Amino acid sequence: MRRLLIAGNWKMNHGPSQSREFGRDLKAKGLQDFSPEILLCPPYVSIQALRESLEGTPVQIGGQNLHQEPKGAYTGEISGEMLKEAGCVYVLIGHSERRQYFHETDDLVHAKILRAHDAGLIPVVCIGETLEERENGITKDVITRQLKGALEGLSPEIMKTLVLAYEPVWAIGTGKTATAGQAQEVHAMIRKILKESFSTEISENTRILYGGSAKPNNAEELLSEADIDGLLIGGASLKTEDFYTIIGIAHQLTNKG
Ligand SMILES: O=C[C@H](O)COP(=O)(O)O
Repeated sequence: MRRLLIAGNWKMNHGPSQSREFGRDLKAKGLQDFSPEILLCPPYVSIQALRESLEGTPVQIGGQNLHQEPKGAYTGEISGEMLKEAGCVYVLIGHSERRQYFHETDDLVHAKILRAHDAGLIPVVCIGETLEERENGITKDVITRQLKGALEGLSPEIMKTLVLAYEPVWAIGTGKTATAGQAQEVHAMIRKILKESFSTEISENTRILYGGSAKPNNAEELLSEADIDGLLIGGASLKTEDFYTIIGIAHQLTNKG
């Protein structure tokens, strides 16, 4: 049974005071009885404020990135161990903005997954094609390459906890959501690749989130698809009301698998 995961990626938004305010507002709405797993990934400097303001709630905190080494002379970088110590449970890896602006490759994504695991964090590995790639009909090739590059050789132990997020680059922050059907098609393809590369068990148990202009008005349709096990939400996770509404929708739909 795959438990739905509703995750917010705040990207470079919400400093400590705004994060604290968000946390207080969300806590005040009451989250205890919700069935989906809830995750928020704030900027590093806001982790503590958000974590403290959500104390006593089931909301988990994640990092947006980590360095592939455990420590050392890497100015401006953050290690998995530091995220863990700060209270993070998850970490995003290979988000398309990291791939696009910071030239992260599939090999680097693979190294970061290993590092996250060693640091005791659960990786949320992001993959997805660009508009050009989709229009050229190579979505399947791109997804296959990204999956193999990131996951090949990973132990079943890592694969058992790892989460995938399919985020078509053309749908991120553009207001253009992939239709539920388009998303489902790629999610089913990812599950097939997991089965061929690992096992039926891993394919059936791995959670695959959808990300890209997910909002309160399309969450139900997306989450109703058989292979969509949650959402990785950017813009709509910045507003307490929108994020809370989406968690409520996921709660109504419960688990998959
Ligand atoms: O990580 C989140 C995604 O990039 C989606 O962002 P968005 O919901 O603003 O399109």
